[in-house]
Amino acid sequence: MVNKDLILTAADLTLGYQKGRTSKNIAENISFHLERGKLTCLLGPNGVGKSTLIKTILCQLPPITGKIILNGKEIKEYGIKEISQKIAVVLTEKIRTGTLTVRQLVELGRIPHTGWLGKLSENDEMKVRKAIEATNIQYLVDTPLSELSDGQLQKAMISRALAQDGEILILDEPTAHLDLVNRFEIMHLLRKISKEENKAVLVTTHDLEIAIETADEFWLMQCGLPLITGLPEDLIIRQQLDILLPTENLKFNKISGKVQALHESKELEMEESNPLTQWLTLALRKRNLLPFQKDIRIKIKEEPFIIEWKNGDNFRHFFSIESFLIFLKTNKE
Ligand SMILES: Nc1ncnc2c1ncn2[C@@H]1O[C@H](COP(=O)(O)OP(=O)(O)OP(=O)(O)O)[C@@H](O)[C@H]1O
Repeated sequence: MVNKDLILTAADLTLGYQKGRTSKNIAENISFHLERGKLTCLLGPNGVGKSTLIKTILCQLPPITGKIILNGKEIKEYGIKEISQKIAVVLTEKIRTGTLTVRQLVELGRIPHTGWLGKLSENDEMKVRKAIEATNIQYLVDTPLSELSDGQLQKAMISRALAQDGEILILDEPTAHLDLVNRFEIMHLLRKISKEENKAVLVTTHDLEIAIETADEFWLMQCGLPLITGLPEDLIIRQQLDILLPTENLKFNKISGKVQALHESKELEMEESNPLTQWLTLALRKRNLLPFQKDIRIKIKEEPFIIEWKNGDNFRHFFSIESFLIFLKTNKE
């Protein structure tokens, strides 16, 4: 069956940098499918080659071996203008040019269609307006870029890329330097754009937890390994996120959804299971207070929050984890 949403594919690419006759290979066995309507997150440790892969997709760097196919045609057969009409990019460098306003920045997104001196047609104006609405930055249109916060600037950059109206939107670390709320907002915005505008959105990120929350597809890169692709939830269950953790001391805990040090894997034995146990376990692990002696029993109640500690006939109740820690510490000494 033909997948109509498939837009960009590659099989067995070798990525790297060529200087004269010598080539420096950065990554091998890179195969992928990028689809419309999906948010795809590219994850991997620093220096593994994520930006190199993006540059290769954008034709700024030829692959050492292999081909990238865009809409059924090898990407190097497209002209630069055609590529910029099809692929919009938001890179990590910040633009804070002079007195350029947000609206003027978004209008720059139309250059691949109008040329540098081109006047905006009604259709161009409509695309600019739609891009501003999609990113919810109407209130910022007349603000100079120099007066924006990092989160607002990132939304303006995404708006410019949307105005470009390519079928593919690529963003290199769009959440770097942003606070937690803005990181969530930007990733949810990108997810919404992929669905509502039916675009293929490819994002490089180090924000594993937010990527798990928002992505339809993961591409995992690790030195010397082929690119691993798939549904984030399947990769979690198969324990494949561990390839992002180059040291053997770290493991992805597929139950809590968090990265954990192996020596910290001791669990708290409870009389009854309770989801809040994970926070008590974390507090105890951090202070090396696990495991307990065999005859000690622990129970947690949620509303009101109570920890019950039982040693034989001896009972104690605590109303916060902190008071429980103080008790354990004093009893230890
Ligand atoms: N122009 C270049 N010439 C030669 N080697 C380069 C060049 N640019 C990057 N590299 C090397 O390619 C490797 C991959 O770099 P790249 O920037 O693609 O990694 P990355 O995964 O994007 O890292 P990060 O998460 O830190 O952004 C690094 O070893 C880097 O030194």
